[in-house]
Amino acid sequence: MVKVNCLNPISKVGTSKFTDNYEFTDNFEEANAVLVRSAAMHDMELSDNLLAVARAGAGVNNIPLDKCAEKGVVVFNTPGANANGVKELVLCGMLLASRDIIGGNKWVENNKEDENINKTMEKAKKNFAGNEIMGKKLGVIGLGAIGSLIANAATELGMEVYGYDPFISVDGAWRLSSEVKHVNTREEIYKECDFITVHTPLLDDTREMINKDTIAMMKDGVVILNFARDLLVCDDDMIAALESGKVKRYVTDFPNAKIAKAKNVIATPHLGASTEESEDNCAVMAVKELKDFIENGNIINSVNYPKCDLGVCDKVTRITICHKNIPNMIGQLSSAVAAEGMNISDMVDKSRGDYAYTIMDLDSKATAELVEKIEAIEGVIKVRIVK
Ligand SMILES: NC(=O)c1ccc[n+]([C@@H]2O[C@H](COP(=O)([O-])OP(=O)(O)OC[C@H]3O[C@@H](n4cnc5c(N)ncnc54)[C@H](O)[C@@H]3O)[C@@H](O)[C@H]2O)c1
Ligand SMILES: O=C(O)[C@H](O)COP(=O)(O)O
Repeated sequence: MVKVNCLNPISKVGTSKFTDNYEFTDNFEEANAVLVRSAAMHDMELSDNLLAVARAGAGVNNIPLDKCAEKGVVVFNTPGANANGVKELVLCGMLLASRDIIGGNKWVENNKEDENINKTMEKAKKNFAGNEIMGKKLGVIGLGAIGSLIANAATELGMEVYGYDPFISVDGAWRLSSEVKHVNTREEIYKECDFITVHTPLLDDTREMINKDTIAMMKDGVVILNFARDLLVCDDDMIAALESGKVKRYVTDFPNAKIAKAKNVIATPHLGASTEESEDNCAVMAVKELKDFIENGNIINSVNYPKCDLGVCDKVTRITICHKNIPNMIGQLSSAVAAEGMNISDMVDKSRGDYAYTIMDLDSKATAELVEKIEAIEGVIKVRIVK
């Protein structure tokens, strides 16, 4: 029985796809597979039972990817599965920043007992007038699953869109509307745009990319949207820019104690992916990835191990090996198999950074001796008999 632990509530549309060979446990230590959303895993002890973690979502900064890789724990995420949910909220954020919809709505709430509200509102409404987004310039930093959807949608709304992503994937580039102006530096976005939205992962080189120096390059009255991660923006610098009016509005899905009370902030409580559709999509994709890994040893959409897929095993045995990406590993693995008098009928080995992964299909049943031999090879991290 494969034991699955959910560290966050995960949509039943996904979890119901587990078959009778799987059972849920509340005990992280005994789990073979973990499903997680934003729960912080950095301080958690990883037991030897753990084979895989699937993040039902995009951002993996809550998961210790290297620590997992060192223990042979494969971490997955669900690229694009919640992108539309975030796109819609970002479009909403742009509109909320352009027109005082929130102020107007509060006014109605405060005056709801006024019998003549239908008349008094006609005088009050001048206080909530705003601007339209059509014709304005939007800069999108990070043109992945979310950024590209926003860029395309904004062109449809009549905005002039600038996109920046030095690492854009081929698929990402194909997805992008030809209306989007591709720029080669973030500075062009900072200088030109009325709205700037960030959609990169939180990495060393993106941490606090919005700070006093970059804000200084921007237009007066710029609107900044952050639906990616709080630490992409320097809080103190943002608060100063909001105070001075340099930044007209900061729309964020990641408020903290400082930002929540700052002037001209429009904040939501990390709601980007909190739609029924996104939660279902992420859960279904995460469970599919876990099942394919547990049942076939295949790795698809991992963020710490390479993509490695040998389909469904139709041979007698399948063994998988998580190992260090070092010379002569394949030679040693095949020698170990040969020494046991066995034949490899199919094999794939892929590497990613310091780590690599091998799937081997054999014509005869794997023995405990073979597993021991492979485990003894220097650089081998985890050996698993899948079939
Ligand atoms: N608010 C929410 O609920 C919510 C939901 C989903 C994702 N997110 C956040 O949004 C981020 C993006 O999600 P996604 O699904 O679009 O991911 P993605 O991996 O599809 O896209 C990220 C893009 O950022 C680009 N990038 C990386 N470093 C960059 C840099 N220095 N400058 C410019 N571009 C850079 C990558 O090339 C990639 O195209 C996630 O990492 C996550 O932190 C938030
Ligand atoms: O990175 C993500 O996918 C989002 O931040 C969503 O996080 P959540 O699943 O905790 O809502």
